[in-house]
Amino acid sequence: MAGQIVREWSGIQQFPLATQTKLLEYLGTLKQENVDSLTILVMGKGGVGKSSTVNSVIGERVVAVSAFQSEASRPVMISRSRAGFTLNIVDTPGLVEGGYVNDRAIDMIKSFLLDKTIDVLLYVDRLDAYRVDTLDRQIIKAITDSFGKEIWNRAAIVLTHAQLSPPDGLSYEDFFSKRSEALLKVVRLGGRIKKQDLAFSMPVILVENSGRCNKNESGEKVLPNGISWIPKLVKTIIDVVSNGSNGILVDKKLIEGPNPNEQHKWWIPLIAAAQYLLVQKIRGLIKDDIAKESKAAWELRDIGAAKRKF
Ligand SMILES: Nc1nc2c(ncn2[C@@H]2O[C@H](COP(=O)(O)OP(=O)(O)OP(=O)(O)O)[C@@H](O)[C@H]2O)c(=O)[nH]1
Repeated sequence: MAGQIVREWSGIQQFPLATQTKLLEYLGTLKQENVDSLTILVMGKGGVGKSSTVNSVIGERVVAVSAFQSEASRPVMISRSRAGFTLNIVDTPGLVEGGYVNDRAIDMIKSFLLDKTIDVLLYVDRLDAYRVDTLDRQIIKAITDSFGKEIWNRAAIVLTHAQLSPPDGLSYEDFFSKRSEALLKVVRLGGRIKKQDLAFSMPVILVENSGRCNKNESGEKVLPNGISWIPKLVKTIIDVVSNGSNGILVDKKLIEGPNPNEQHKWWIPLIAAAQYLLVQKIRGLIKDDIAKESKAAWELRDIGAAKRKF
């Protein structure tokens, strides 16, 4: 990452000891696998908690958080290093503007990522939403059209506001699994992905960025299901990296080239030209046929009468 300022990941020290120990253990696992850096792309609608999640993981307030959809319209990359390992997280602007997918934001994200490899995509949404709609599907389609279907092999869904109390009659686990299923379905439909196209089943991770997040006896931030979510998020990211698929290199071809999912569309004009030539040929044959056709005596008589009239 030439030109990028890489600071020491000192924010890790403000995590409770139990969290620090787990994180350092995970970084050790990566080093054993000769992975010394990761680039994580964070995308989703505006106001869902992308920047808050980045701050939570880095352990510092590195990007601005706003209760209103932020005007910050540029991607930013935050890089931190620790024990010879570098973590790069790219925070991005919300993908929706005025009720539509913001194509300008997506183009900007693509250009920003030029010559970088996306190791993991974190697709962020909120747990406390009750439905998915066509806009969700359009966002997934836009991401797929930009980076190719393969990006979903390197993705995890992150659900914020995870300290939610589900509506009466539903357990926390039931609510979580219903919301996860709905979002995974949207990813499959929007990305036109069949289950068998994915190298693994896409993980869904719960996150609570609020300062009011409950803590366990070790001081770690925990969800209502008792899971300490920061180490769980980092562990899931490492699982995604190790799932056998490749990271997504954002090169010039990907940025300027055709939609990676529509690479064979250049056949269309060739097929159209071949069809045109075929139709012309058939027309010619029909004409010849008509010309050669022997006419009945009454037809020849009528033609002769018509000619005499003129
Ligand atoms: N209770 C709770 N609030 C959250 C959580 N995550 C984010 N928020 C709040 O949601 C609001 C939006 O958070 P951001 O992190 O700015 O969201 P964003 O997706 O980066 O927003 P844009 O920059 O507009 O794209 C802020 O008021 C956050 O404090 C969470 O897990 N729990």
